[in-house]
Amino acid sequence: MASSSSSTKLVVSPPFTSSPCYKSSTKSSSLLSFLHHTTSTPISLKLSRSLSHSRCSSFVVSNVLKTVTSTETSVLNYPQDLDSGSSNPRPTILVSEKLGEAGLEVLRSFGNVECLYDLSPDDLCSKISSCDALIVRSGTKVTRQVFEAAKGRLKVVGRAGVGIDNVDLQAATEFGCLVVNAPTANTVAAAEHGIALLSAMARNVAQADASVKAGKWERSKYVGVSVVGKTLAVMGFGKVGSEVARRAKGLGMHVIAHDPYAPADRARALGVELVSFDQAISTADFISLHMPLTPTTSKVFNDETFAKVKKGVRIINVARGGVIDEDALVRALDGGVVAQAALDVFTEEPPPKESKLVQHENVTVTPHLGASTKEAQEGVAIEIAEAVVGALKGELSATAVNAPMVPAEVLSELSPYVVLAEKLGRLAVQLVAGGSGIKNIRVVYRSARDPDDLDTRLLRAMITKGIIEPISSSFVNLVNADFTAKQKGLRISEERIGIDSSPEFPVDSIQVQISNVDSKFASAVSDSGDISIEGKVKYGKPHLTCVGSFAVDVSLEGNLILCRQVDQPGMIGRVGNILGEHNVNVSFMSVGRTHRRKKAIMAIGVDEEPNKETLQKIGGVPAIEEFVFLEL
Ligand SMILES: NC(=O)C1=CN([C@@H]2O[C@H](COP(=O)(O)OP(=O)(O)OC[C@H]3O[C@@H](n4cnc5c(N)ncnc54)[C@H](O)[C@@H]3O)[C@@H](O)[C@H]2O)C=CC1
Ligand SMILES: O=C(O)C(=O)COP(=O)(O)O
Repeated sequence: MASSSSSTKLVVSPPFTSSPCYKSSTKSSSLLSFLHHTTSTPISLKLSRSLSHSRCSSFVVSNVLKTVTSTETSVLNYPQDLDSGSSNPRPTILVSEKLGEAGLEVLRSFGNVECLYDLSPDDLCSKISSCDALIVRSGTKVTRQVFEAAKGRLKVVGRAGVGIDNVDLQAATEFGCLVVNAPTANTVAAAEHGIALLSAMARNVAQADASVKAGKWERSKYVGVSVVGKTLAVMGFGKVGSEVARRAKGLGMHVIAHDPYAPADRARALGVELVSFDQAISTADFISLHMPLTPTTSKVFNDETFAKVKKGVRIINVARGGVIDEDALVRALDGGVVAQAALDVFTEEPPPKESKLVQHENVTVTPHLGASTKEAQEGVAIEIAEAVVGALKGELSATAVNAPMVPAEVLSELSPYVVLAEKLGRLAVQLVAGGSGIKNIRVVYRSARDPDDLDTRLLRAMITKGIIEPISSSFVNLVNADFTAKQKGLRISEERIGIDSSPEFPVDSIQVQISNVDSKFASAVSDSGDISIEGKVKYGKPHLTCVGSFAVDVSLEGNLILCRQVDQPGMIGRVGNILGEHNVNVSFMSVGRTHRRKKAIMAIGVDEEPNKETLQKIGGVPAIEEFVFLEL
């Protein structure tokens, strides 16, 4: 073993994922099917740049392709999988809100598309169990009930737009359902609408229009305010916010922004100063809202905040109605604290007819039109259709919302280790003797890479999958691995041991240890008292390299027999003969021992599953002290 130079505890990262997989009728599938089926390599990958800087400007995995060379063990089984009955099934895609024709064409070329607009929540729940994908805009609430009603069939929810506050992401993750959105195609439309509302509000365009149409000519009533030289506070300096800022600069406004997560250099590049929340709201003449609706931003504009704004401020909201306490806004408008508001979005959509806010004379409203330009809708439709089709094929989308942001190049080199990780998980759990619950799992990665250069989330998920699936009915994929582990009370801690060797390969070895359990193969228990197995990737293939304290080297293909015996001549021949007599083909064999003529371990890879009689005969060999048969 290489010498160890440092040890770093890895911080357990947030949940991550893969999309569920649409099983294609060909043997070409994706990483995700690869993750759902125990298969062998090779895998090829292509990259896609994440378009959303709010997703850390990271490269994310897209179009992860693979050639399945064997599908020995199918470990993915959605309760109602697509290919039941048909040799060439087409997935059913439900579109519950108006989607551009170009996007529908993309969907129709791949699946059966049903456009059912204005479904009631009950109707959606009834319909969803026959659908593999659902495409929504902001008008459909994809609640926990919808995921429950889907009975495991729903594999992907596509949000044809940005805001995913209408999708219960936690429930989606728990049910292993991928959520994708279309984060970029409507950015300009939303920014343009924000600027349109700002200008219209400042010059009373809507009110004056209504007045003229009512036969009046009230020139002095509708004197507006100029925007040039005024301070605009952009709250949320993301895609839309920065486009609004850019346009406002063009109008001669002084632009400041508040965004706790936005990089200062991006703001600086646009000539925008990032300031604190209080500084933004207390100095601005105009406040434009562009943050997502989250528990933190919910009603962030309330009585308390309105008490801090500059008197006579004007507010534009093209983000989400829920970021404003609407009753507080009415009070602020009535009190003259807020001079005017221009709102495209509301807490409840459509808002109640008698809404004081909507009816307020100083309020300009539009019915959630931010994304509604021909160009944006066409773009969004194509963006979401491609993402959903990709997800149904099993690809990880560049716009996955509850998927891992594992850089594609990282994934590419990790792929053989991903196979190894799942196999080690499967092996380790099969070594546990019944009776004691599994609680603590420790994963040790030996690597020459810098800690920052080793993303282990994918490996952790696959170990989790390998551990959980053989012992439960849970279906584990990359979307729900961390959640499922937590739910089952598994504590998975990770440790990285730095080694002095070439950092060419991401990982030298992966060790899986299960603590405080008895083993059905005592030799798998290391000196520390944990079940411990270690594996490496050799020539692109997963190998088992250590069992307990015994070094072995066996390719992890087919199944495995582990025997502990007294180290003496003739053992390999004897066991090999028994297997041969029963037509069990040995693919690999390796012997590891602690000391000469003392105890040794034989690790035997077998293509077929030996029957009871064969195993009994092996157990009957006098020098064999214990043995176990493990399914990979
Ligand atoms: N009215 C409409 O039709 C449309 C509305 N939208 C909405 O506009 C909003 C922004 O969309 P994008 O710019 O595409 O999203 P984005 O994700 O690119 O930007 C959101 C920004 O808000 C920031 N943020 C998060 N929490 C914050 C907080 N507490 N205070 C200040 N900033 C915070 C984030 O760091 C991020 O930079 C979303 O709510 C989206 O749903 C987007 C498109 C159309
Ligand atoms: O993309 C967003 O966040 C939007 O608010 C657009 O919503 P819509 O697709 O027009 O219902």
